[in-house]
Amino acid sequence: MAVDHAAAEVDHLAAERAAARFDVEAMKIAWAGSRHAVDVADRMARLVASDPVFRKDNRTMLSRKDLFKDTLRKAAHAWKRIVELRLTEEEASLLRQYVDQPGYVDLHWGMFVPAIKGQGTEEQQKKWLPLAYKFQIIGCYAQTELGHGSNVQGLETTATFDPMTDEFVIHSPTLTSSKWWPGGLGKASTHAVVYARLITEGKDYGIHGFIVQLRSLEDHSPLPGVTLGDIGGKFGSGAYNSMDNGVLRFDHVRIPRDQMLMRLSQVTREGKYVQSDVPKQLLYGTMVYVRQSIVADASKALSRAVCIAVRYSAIRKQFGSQDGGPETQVLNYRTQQSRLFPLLASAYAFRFVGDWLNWLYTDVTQKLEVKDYSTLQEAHACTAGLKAVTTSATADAIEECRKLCGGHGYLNSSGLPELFAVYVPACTYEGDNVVLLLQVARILMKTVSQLTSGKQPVGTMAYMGKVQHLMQSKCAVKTEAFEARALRMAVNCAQNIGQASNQEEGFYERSPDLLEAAVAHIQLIIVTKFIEKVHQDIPGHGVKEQLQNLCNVYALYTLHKHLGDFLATGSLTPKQGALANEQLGKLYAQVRPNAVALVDAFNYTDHYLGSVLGRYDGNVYPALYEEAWKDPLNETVVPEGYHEYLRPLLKQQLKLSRL
Ligand SMILES: Cc1cc2nc3c(=O)[nH]c(=O)nc-3n(C[C@H](O)[C@H](O)[C@H](O)COP(=O)(O)OP(=O)(O)OC[C@H]3O[C@@H](n4cnc5c(N)ncnc54)[C@H](O)[C@@H]3O)c2cc1C
Repeated sequence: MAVDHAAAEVDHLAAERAAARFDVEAMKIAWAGSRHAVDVADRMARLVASDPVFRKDNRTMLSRKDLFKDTLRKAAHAWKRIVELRLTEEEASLLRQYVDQPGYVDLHWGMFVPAIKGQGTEEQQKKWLPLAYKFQIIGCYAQTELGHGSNVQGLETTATFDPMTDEFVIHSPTLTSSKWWPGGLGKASTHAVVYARLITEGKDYGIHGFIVQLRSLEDHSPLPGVTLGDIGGKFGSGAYNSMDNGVLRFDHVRIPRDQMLMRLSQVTREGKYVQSDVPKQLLYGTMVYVRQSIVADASKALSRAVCIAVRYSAIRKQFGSQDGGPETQVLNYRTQQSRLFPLLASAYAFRFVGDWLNWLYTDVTQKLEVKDYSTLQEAHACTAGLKAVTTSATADAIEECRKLCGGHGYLNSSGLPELFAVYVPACTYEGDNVVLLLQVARILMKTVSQLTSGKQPVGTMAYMGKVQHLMQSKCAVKTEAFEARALRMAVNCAQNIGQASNQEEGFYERSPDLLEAAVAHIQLIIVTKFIEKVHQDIPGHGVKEQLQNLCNVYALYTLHKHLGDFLATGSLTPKQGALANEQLGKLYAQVRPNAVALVDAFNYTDHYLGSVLGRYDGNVYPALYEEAWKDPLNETVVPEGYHEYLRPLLKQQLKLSRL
């Protein structure tokens, strides 16, 4: 169906862009982190957008088989381009991001390679990493089983050492021990890091990682004793169905002893289990790395959804005219602003806390190298907590953006259903968010219990050292109120647990409150890092002011949403709560003229956004109209099935009917 493209040359959002009170180019730098980061991301995004192989507008209409084949094709083409253009690691990873289709490569680079780097000895790294880097093997990360995920210690797969042959025997003793979920396992991977119970000399030493070959490198068929396949279709159309999450069973599969990942512990030729002098906490380093990348992804997904919703809200008009004059842009409705602008502010907040986590990861890594483990536990707690809070907020926010786009938001062509379906499992993988927050709560309780012994908390927990002051003071509406709320919630929990007959029972009983205390602590971190960001020197006309506004929106909105906590802990008075809400309304009015420019600063191509509602030029209606005709249902005017099912119905004799 032809559509008049002349209109598409007009920028329907030009007036919005002209109204912005800041330098968008400078904001792009603030968002991306540097001029270099803007340039390289821009180059990679355009490279992907201009290549027909990376087309994705038909993805939700493909069958599962075709979608999977399309994913293989894109991954192979991306690799070809990476090699041909001699892209750097940074460029290659951005290119993969902009291809924007979940696939085995995500797990290969994101989990398999880091697991070997983190848990393999130098020799093992020398042997396996070059193979992985050149894609001579494809790896996945096989931890979760049908019967156990969160409780890693409950995994059932066994790796029993056989001293006669110097091998481990990998076995799945029960149905529930089948590996279940690993991405890339179902159809693509040749190898896996498999987590199994290590048994040697008749003793179970708990869960350890092993490199196991699964498929032939000649014809890709499963090796003897290996049963594997895909676990089936998942939520949504397109979306995560491009990924071959897999099932895997072992029937006494033998691997050489040196394929146990031996950095932290080894099994000797004689079968002795030996702990190395490398501390176990090193494992936390890998987790910090993986989770910081999940926080960075949260800001990407959230900013995409917000970009779509803001641009469309500026185009969409409803009501407001009694006499046939122009209707009101829905972006001007106060309710639309109060739902959308906090999400815009959250996108920026998560971006900056993600940058900080990236710094933290580097800091932790450097400290580990000189055997300084002092901040590791705290770093682990805040990455786990930030993963949980940012992914949950992002999943909710994408759905809110769908609603903010009204009916059209429900169309696949809006990009929002697929974005949502792809994104929501982030709340579950790499640690269920509730389980992670309870881990944070445990560390909070430990910190509270140590306060009286004079042990000073470090890093993001340092504020707890001000316990005397924070437990007593009346707070102004600023960071101190967030500190008082978080600390008082943690102290309340600790006191309640203290009254229980035993600590574990108390923790179990109080876990819903502990969850909220952990969230309060993490929200404090996000607010603090945003404030630290806006205190930096940020160049560009009006950029700092805009970020200051968004920071205030994030803080006051969080306060407003959790006012009950602030009041119940006496961290704020009801009057202060009401004033904060007043202030929030005024801030929204300041964000309004800048909203479109603030999402332009994300610098997303139309290809990456993948949304007719979020198009840069705002030419939404012709695009929606055109998109509808591409649906396979419209390939024929009269639908298939008419002759079998519609015509006989329509032509039935009235006498057969009792109506
Ligand atoms: C899309 C996707 C991709 C994945 N990719 C991989 C992969 O590549 N490799 C891999 O090994 N795994 C992978 N997984 C598995 C994933 O890591 C697990 O699903 C995840 O860790 C959650 O574990 P679970 O499924 O056992 O959930 P469960 O722990 O069974 O969760 C069920 C419910 O119980 C609650 N719960 C559990 N324990 C507690 C507790 N102690 N206290 C209070 N509540 C609790 C949870 O909050 C949740 O509400 C993937 C999963 C998904 C969805």
